[in-house]
Amino acid sequence: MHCVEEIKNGIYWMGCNDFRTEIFERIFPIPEGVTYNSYFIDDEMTCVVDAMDKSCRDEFIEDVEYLLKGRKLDYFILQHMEPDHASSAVALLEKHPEAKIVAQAQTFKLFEQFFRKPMPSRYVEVKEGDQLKLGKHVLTFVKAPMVHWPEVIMSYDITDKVLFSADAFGMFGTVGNVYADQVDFEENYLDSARRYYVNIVGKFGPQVVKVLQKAAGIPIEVICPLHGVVFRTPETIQYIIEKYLHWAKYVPEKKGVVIAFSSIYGNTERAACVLAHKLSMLGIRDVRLYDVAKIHPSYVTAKAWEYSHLVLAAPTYNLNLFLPMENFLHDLKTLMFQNRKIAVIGNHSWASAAYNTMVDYVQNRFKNCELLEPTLDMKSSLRDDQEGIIDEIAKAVADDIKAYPEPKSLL
Ligand SMILES: Cc1cc2nc3c(=O)[nH]c(=O)nc-3n(C[C@H](O)[C@H](O)[C@H](O)COP(=O)(O)O)c2cc1C
Repeated sequence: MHCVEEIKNGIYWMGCNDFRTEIFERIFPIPEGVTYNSYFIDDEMTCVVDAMDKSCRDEFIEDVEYLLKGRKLDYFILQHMEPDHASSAVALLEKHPEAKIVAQAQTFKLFEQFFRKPMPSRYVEVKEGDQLKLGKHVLTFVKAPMVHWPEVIMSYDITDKVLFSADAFGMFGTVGNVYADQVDFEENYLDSARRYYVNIVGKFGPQVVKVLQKAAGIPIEVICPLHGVVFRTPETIQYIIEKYLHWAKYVPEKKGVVIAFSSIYGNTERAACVLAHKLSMLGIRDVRLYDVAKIHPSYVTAKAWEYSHLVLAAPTYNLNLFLPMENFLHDLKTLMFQNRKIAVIGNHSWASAAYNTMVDYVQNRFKNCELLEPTLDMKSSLRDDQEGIIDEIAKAVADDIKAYPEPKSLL
């Protein structure tokens, strides 16, 4: 069996759906699975661009052998050493001892660290701008440091204007179709592409912007990422690049508010829900409520990236911020979340800590974020005579959302 498709003039997609892995990188739940893409170039010289996770090793080898049709493999390009793309590489390289390994110098070091199988006589070290001639196809290399590993290179087929973009433009989720133009991308893949970006690459916005600037200078007819669908039409390519510009520049895609809360006994939750309803009554669309103890933070961080405003509401726990909220805020900080206005509601019964910690994240630990006044530190539950404060918070958030500029294209 094989599962391959010709993308363009001897360039083939090989894709494997992984439905078995429950938690990607042992941290991100992937109820819809994930794909590992690899690419094959059939020319005077044969070439494989990246391998797959070891969970797809058999499928990967089977597809490569099908496309080789008994020929020898000349080149294997390792765009970065992350195991979800490299852990089946050794099996391929052992099967094809004649194949040269094309990568940056640092990739070879990491390859040896991970696999403890040095193969120096087979290394072809490349740097940005170097060319690899396969016959009709000529590849050049574009450095993409920290997108999202230090030694990432992307490969660009000058002949057919195909960009092999490594993990950039990838997504969670499995695929039935190969191309973005064959699916309802916005409906079925946008959320998982954003969640993948924010949590895997989100910290490295400036580095992503640099790569997008380089990409703007070259004609691109196809983008081949290592996860998810391939982009081959001008519309889908522009669409995903436009999304990446928003995500990498930390510019919200939509006006609206994410209310992230956690609650032990339900009182902070009640305040969050009352606030949500008041915002709705004030005409705010897209009021998104997330219990960060229940919804994995990777989903909520992605939603925080999408929307213009954020509200945090959480209680004190053992003289600290309740851990699910601390975890969520720690994630946001690590991912370099920035450029938002944020309202805060704390809760405590005898000694407050949650409120100050959340305010500290907004004012001191996040980059370029502003605290929306007024704020509230509840005592156990919201008294009827305190409802006015929730009204004031709702009005402040609603006014700020209404005054926020309409999102526009960044292309
Ligand atoms: C294990 C535990 C530790 C707590 N630690 C504190 C604390 O250090 N300071 C405090 O004021 N309240 C503390 N609380 C109480 C809650 O923060 C407080 O009752 C809050 O009002 C609960 O809000 P909720 O109904 O949204 O869960 C603790 C509660 C529990 C269960």
